[in-house]
Amino acid sequence: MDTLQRLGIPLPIATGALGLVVALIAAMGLFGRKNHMPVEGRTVLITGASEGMGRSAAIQLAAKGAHIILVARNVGRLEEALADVKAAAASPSTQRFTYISADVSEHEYASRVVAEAIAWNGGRSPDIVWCVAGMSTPLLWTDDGALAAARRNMDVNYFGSADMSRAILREWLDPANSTGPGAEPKHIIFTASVLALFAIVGYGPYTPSKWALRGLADTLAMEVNLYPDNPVKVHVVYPATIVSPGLERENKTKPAITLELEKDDPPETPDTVARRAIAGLERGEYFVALSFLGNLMRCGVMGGSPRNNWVWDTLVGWFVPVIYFFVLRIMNGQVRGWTKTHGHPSKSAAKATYHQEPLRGTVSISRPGTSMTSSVIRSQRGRSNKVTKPGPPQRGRTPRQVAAHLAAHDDHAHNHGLPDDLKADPGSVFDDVRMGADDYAAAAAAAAVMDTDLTEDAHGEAEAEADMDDGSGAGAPSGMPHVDLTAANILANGGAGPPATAMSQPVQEQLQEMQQNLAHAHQQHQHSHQHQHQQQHQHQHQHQPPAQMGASQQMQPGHQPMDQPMVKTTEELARDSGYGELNVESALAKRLAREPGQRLAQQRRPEQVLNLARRSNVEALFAHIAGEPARVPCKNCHKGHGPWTSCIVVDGQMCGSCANCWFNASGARCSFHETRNPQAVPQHPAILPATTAGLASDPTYRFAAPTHPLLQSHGSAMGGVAHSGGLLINNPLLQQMVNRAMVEVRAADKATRQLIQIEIAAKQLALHIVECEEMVNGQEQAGGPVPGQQVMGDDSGA
Ligand SMILES: NC(=O)C1=CN([C@@H]2O[C@H](COP(=O)(O)OP(=O)(O)OC[C@H]3O[C@@H](n4cnc5c(N)ncnc54)[C@H](OP(=O)(O)O)[C@@H]3O)[C@@H](O)[C@H]2O)C=CC1
Ligand SMILES: CCCCCCCCCCCCCCCC(=O)[C@@H](N)CO
Repeated sequence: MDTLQRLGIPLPIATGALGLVVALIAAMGLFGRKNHMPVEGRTVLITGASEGMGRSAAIQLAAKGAHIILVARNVGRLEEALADVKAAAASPSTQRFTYISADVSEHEYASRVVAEAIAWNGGRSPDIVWCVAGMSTPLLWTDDGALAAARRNMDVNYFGSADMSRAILREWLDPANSTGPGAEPKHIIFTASVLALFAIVGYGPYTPSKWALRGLADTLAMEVNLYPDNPVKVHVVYPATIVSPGLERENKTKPAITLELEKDDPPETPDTVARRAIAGLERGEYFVALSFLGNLMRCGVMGGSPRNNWVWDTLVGWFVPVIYFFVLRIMNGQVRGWTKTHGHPSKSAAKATYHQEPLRGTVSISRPGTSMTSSVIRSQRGRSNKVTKPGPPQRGRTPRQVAAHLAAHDDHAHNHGLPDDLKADPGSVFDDVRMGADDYAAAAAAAAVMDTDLTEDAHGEAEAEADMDDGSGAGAPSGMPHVDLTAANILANGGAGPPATAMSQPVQEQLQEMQQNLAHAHQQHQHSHQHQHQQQHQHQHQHQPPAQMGASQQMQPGHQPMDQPMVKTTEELARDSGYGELNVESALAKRLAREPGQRLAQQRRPEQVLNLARRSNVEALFAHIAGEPARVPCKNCHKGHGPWTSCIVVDGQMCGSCANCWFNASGARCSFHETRNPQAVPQHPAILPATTAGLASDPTYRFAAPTHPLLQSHGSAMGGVAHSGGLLINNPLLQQMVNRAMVEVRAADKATRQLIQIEIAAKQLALHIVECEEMVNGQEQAGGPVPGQQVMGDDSGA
């Protein structure tokens, strides 16, 4: 009192101020923490519960004592998730769990699902329904396919949840199911995204579907007040970036600028996101944001929506525009800057990517790594970053070519689980993007059969039946042997070939054995090859994937690289690698195109058609051909991800990522970002082409590199011992590669399509080695320069 009087503050004002503070604290929920969503003994139905956040939520709610009904399409993954959920149960003897397979994008799927859930639950409807199932197809709005993608996103994200909410509300709000106003309320929970609070470029097809959920939720939050005897609470959860299988999928179509803008948004694991969401629901929040930033965004858009806390949300809401003033300036600056440095955004890149989405779901999938319990790990294991897809009709292989290829490999369809309905009617897979053309559908279906990436990614926009009962058996990509042809690459254009006499004994033996194996394999598959050759002759002038190159072109005399002029630019080598008709648009691509190429691009899955309509993918291809092998492969390459067989970097380019990770994903997930140190392999000068071994760090030299490495004579860096023998084959890296190839060739199942891949790839390796040997021998006899050795001193790089 004394103090107040001395300060001259009248008592009523002081009391008022104190009251306000108490009210504020109370309003902030610091007193009396009640659990507004108890789940113990209650039944929770979760859509999208087999993976990502939905799965984590199911596990956590099971641990809190809930009975759980999981909903998703793929039965195999539902069963895995169910096992994980069961394992997490607080009281395994009393809690019950089940799953229902359903596609939430199917018209009025929800009434069936709710009916099945009620039947399973002894005639009682679930008490809590959480709509998590969702997808995202980020594209620029003017990209091809963006509108179809938008419809698909709307069907899954909005209508999938809208339908479910309606089906369950018709149960809950039925007068026959009145519980009285005092009863524990039911909960309908929608899952939106922070993008429904703050939109950024590149999510045009997705963001509106999540904003739509807000509109519906606001409507329902008012509408449920019509039914006081049937208390229902509505909620919307707003996650930011979740490191989930879904994120990995969406990153395949994500524009580079989008990746750039969201890279500072800290990604969270599905477990963390689910935990925070559940905590918010237990606090009784209507809009549940999961982070500080998310809460700022939430408070920035409240409009006429119910507040979690009127005082707090309003105060924060006043402040948020100040942040946005700066955030928008910065972001728009970034966007403008992007075009300045990268040029006009490619408009065509997306077409291929989106139209393939529904297709992916129609091939059976296999899931390696099923023992992993973390969905994050699972996603990394089970779904690669590989971004190879059947091309659109106009680019790469035409539909007819692919269909022809399928005909040539008819047996593969049987071996690789193309669903019967798809075999019978391939066109059906395109129903939901309204792709009429039979040949394209058939072709794309054919490509899907050949494409193990698609197989493993099949989960995408699936027709549930197609995915079902697939287990995790045949075609498991991580188990699929493939020969790393890095050595062949190097030998093809950048290194020296050893005479057989100089080979170390084990390698020699291995090579012999390999040749025998290959000869054997070749006999076995001669028939199909002949067939294939016929097909290919018809399309020889078109873009061919490298596999066919290996099988046909390279085996024809006169087409061998060695017969061609020795100095090849990156662009020429790209063509030699089987990539025709490239749009060289970006500055980086233009520059790399002119540089001397160092290797052929060898695809891990030779039959796949890469989307080279996307400009950054052309950059990746060129970088792969022109760059240097990383000292240690990035994690993705190490795991066998990415389109090409080796981890290649170009100093100071592609934001430090490797070429594989730059492809389609613009390097977002390249582990080189962790080390910021994607170094090439100067410790292996023998296998590095002369032009780059010494001068990699000096771009001017690289541009000026005068001759093909194979033609250059040896330099001081080789210590003058530039003897052809042992130069390469004693190199441990090369030995390791050959060893690995041998192991993989041995392990291959000869009856499968995978053998053909291996056969082709390994033959290329053998071809390159033999060709280099022959050339080295020939040149030595003629007193010519020895390949793989350097003209210029290379003190600078090694
Ligand atoms: N990942 C992210 O960065 C963000 C995601 N979100 C949203 O959060 C939610 C969860 O995302 P995330 O953890 O990434 O999930 P995932 O994409 O990893 O998993 C999606 C789940 O939904 C199921 N699903 C997908 N499509 C359908 C369909 N048509 N019918 C039935 N089930 C389907 C999937 O199973 P199956 O394929 O077998 O059907 C799977 O169980 C989604 O709504 C997403 O939009 C929000 C913000 C960020
Ligand atoms: C006051 C506000 C400050 C604003 C800062 C903005 C920072 C940008 C965050 C962008 C995050 C994008 C997450 C996308 C999540 C998602 O839904 C997709 N992955 C689709 O699945």
